[in-house]
Amino acid sequence: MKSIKVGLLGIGTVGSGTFDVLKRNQQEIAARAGRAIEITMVADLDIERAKQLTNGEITVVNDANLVVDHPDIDIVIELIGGVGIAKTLVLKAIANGKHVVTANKALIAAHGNEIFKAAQEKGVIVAFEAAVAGGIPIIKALREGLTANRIQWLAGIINGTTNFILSEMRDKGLDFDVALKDAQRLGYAESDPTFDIEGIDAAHKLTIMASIAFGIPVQFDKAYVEGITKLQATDIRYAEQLGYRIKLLGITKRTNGGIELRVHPTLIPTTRLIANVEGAMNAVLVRGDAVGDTLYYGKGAGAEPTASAVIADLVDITRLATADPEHRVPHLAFQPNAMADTPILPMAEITTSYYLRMHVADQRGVLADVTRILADASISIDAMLQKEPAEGETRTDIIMLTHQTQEKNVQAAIAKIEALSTVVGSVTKIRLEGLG
Ligand SMILES: NC(=O)C1=CN([C@@H]2O[C@H](COP(=O)(O)OP(=O)(O)OC[C@H]3O[C@@H](n4cnc5c(N)ncnc54)[C@H](O)[C@@H]3O)[C@@H](O)[C@H]2O)C=CC1
Ligand SMILES: N[C@@H](CC=O)C(=O)O
Ligand code: NA
Repeated sequence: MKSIKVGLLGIGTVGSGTFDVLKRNQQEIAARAGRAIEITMVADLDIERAKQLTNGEITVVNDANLVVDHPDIDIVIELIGGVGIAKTLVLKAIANGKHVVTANKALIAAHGNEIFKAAQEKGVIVAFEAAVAGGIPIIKALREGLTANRIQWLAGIINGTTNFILSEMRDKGLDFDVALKDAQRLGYAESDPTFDIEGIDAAHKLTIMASIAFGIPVQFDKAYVEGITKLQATDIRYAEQLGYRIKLLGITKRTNGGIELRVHPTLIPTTRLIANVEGAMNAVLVRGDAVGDTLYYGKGAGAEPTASAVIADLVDITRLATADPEHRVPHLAFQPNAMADTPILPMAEITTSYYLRMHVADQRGVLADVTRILADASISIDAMLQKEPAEGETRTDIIMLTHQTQEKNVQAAIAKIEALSTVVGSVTKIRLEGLG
């Protein structure tokens, strides 16, 4: 049978991993796919490096259009990144009738609706397993394996760079900047690492998972995004003393009023498996009404783990390409005419628990004032830690963990607490999820 011919756009970290794994496991992959899959063209701006990486065995060009327009190419793999040229090339490949595989979560989260519509009209597949949690087959699990379920919520550590930074800071006492440089050197970080540390990359991935889980269009602009740059070592230590670990978590939840879609540092009980996911590892916990809780764990970044997902998509397309387009697995799990318009909740409307730290004057009545404000806002306290003032100090830290409440209640209470003359500076608020 004729082999499937693939054009690769961008042979950087993931592109070179894809080229190597496809070559190394060529026979086994062909045996699974039913026919050989070969990369026959590569486009990269760094043409010399691309030639070196491909050992002079295939056609290398610097203009990606030459690949996208080539009549022999069946599948285009987009591994350039970003939403500029990558979007143009993906739409052009679709218009040319080619299937597309991409690891580009920024592109899918921002322009997925337009891309899937174009693909549907043209009868081609756009596959993006590598875009969420790298090598973990979470898209396949959500879209196919859990298809019987009404998904209730999912929560994930879905950015390897930030999880690596938090682990290195906690375990080795490394500074933030040093840990970030290491993550960049190891190929985990985005080309602009602010996407990682400000939570944007995690929000891209969460947005995609929420669409598949709940059958809603991709809506990155409605996601609440908070990264790890403002996180303080003091809070990481206090959280540990209280039996929690702080992780950058992406959470999406179905509620009566709408869907929560949020990324932020989160306290998780250390007794939960997901709290112990360290380094660049990713994990996604999914609760379905029939299956209960399922947990997916693995490498979420790096050359070969991500290549594993890219190639799985190549095999899927090879197997499915001949099927009637109407009977393929839909891009976002739900049939395009069965998508829901469930609203995304504004952040003030979400419900969770909170860690609150305040720096206060060590004098009688402060605690009573704070607890009264919380009680007036219907916020009940679950646990509290009051530190002895350091030698010669007249101020101390109070840490409180609340029961579940609405974000707007906490915002209002914090404003009142900060207005107390006995409270110094601002109150630190970190959300807490029991995940039980
Ligand atoms: N690095 C990782 O662990 C993961 C990356 N991803 C995604 O995979 C994609 C690629 O990421 P990396 O491989 O890390 O990036 P990279 O920066 O290592 O590679 C990108 C490659 O594209 C080439 N390129 C840039 N503009 C081009 C153009 N106009 N035409 C042709 N080639 C061009 C560059 O020269 C470079 O070789 C991104 O969308 C990223 O978000 C997804 C999961 C994991
Ligand atoms: N920068 C990303 C790469 C994979 O998606 C990460 O750190 O997780
Ligand atoms: Na994946």
